[in-house]
Amino acid sequence: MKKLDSMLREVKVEEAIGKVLAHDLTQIIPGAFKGRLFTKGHVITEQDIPALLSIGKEHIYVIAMEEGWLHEDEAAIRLARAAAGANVSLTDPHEGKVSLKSTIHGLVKINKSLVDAANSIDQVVMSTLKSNTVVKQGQVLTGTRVIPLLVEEEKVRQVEQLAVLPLVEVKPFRRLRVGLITTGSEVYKGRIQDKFGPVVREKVAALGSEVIEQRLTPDESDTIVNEIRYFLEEQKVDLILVTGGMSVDPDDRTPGAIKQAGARIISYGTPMLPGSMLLMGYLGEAEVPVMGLPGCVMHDPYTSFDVLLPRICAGETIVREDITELGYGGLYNC
Ligand SMILES: Nc1nc2c(c(=O)[nH]1)N[C@H]1C(S)=C(S)[C@@H](COP(=O)(O)OP(=O)(O)OC[C@H]3O[C@@H](n4cnc5c(N)ncnc54)[C@H](O)[C@@H]3O)O[C@H]1N2
Ligand code: MOO
Repeated sequence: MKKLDSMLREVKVEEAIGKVLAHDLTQIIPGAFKGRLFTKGHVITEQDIPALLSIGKEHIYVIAMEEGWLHEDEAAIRLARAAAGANVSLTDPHEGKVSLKSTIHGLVKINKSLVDAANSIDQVVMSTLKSNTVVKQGQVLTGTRVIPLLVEEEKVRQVEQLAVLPLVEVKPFRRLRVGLITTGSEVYKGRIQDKFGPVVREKVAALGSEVIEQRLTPDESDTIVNEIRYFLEEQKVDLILVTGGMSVDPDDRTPGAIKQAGARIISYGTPMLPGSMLLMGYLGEAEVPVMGLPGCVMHDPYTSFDVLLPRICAGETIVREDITELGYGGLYNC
């Protein structure tokens, strides 16, 4: 406040255009209205002059912006511009805050170390979603602001300089053709009705991809391997999903069959609950992603499958570290 006080100037309202109002101004119309006509920080325009005169203000206090200082709105705009990458739009400032919004349905990527570096600068605020969140078109991804009404331009410049890469961007989803193999002799022989197919189809469709075909197999390794080869070699799908048979019973053949089909296994098992029995791998020269989906995917709304599928649909390759990181904060339901 000390700095702000030293920048106060009294000016005639006609000379206040483009200047920053130093305090709230109240309007009282007896019996009809009492409230703020203008708030502190408002930048006075020509249109404001009659209103100011009508409440009896011929002189007002404005902030004489010194060289090297920025109004909060301008600071917020510059922070937002520095942060924004592909498929991100900016709102106008509102009460000192600018929002970054997604222009598409996609996967948001936040550069955490650069966002941390920005927020380590005193009075800078960059509040983001978590990386790899699925976002809708128009969804707010990040809010930027500074804490005081006026801020040293140098702080904003530091953020602009550190933003060598986008801090916030959105990756579009690709349209993948997905092959679905449902294992389980009880399903294959018609003893129970398949509940996996509809759930997986819906999750895939929600990300703009399509299950092109579902094939049922009994709990037999060779049959599962043949179905994997069918999707890989004949259908040339972009992703293969194999459901059921993922745990430790003698009849659980799925992980063994995926290995037998020649997959490069990234991980069998994830440290997320639910979804701990998921398998992630890649098949063939084309490195087609293959996933073994455990029973919980059928009934739990959010499992390791729901974390990894959007990333695969956005064209990312899953590595072992991505699996390791699922454990921290990955306890949802067990
Ligand atoms: N001893 C252990 N048991 C289990 C473990 C473990 O680590 N050690 N993990 C548990 C976890 S976690 C999960 S998840 C499940 C994994 O189950 P599976 O993927 O092996 O599923 P299945 O055994 O094949 O089936 C379980 C259950 O769901 C029914 N099912 C399977 N597919 C379908 C389908 N397409 N439609 C309808 N219903 C289906 C199946 O008949 C079984 O009743 O394992 C835990 N156990
Ligand atoms: O794969 Mo189970 O994975 O945690 O319910």
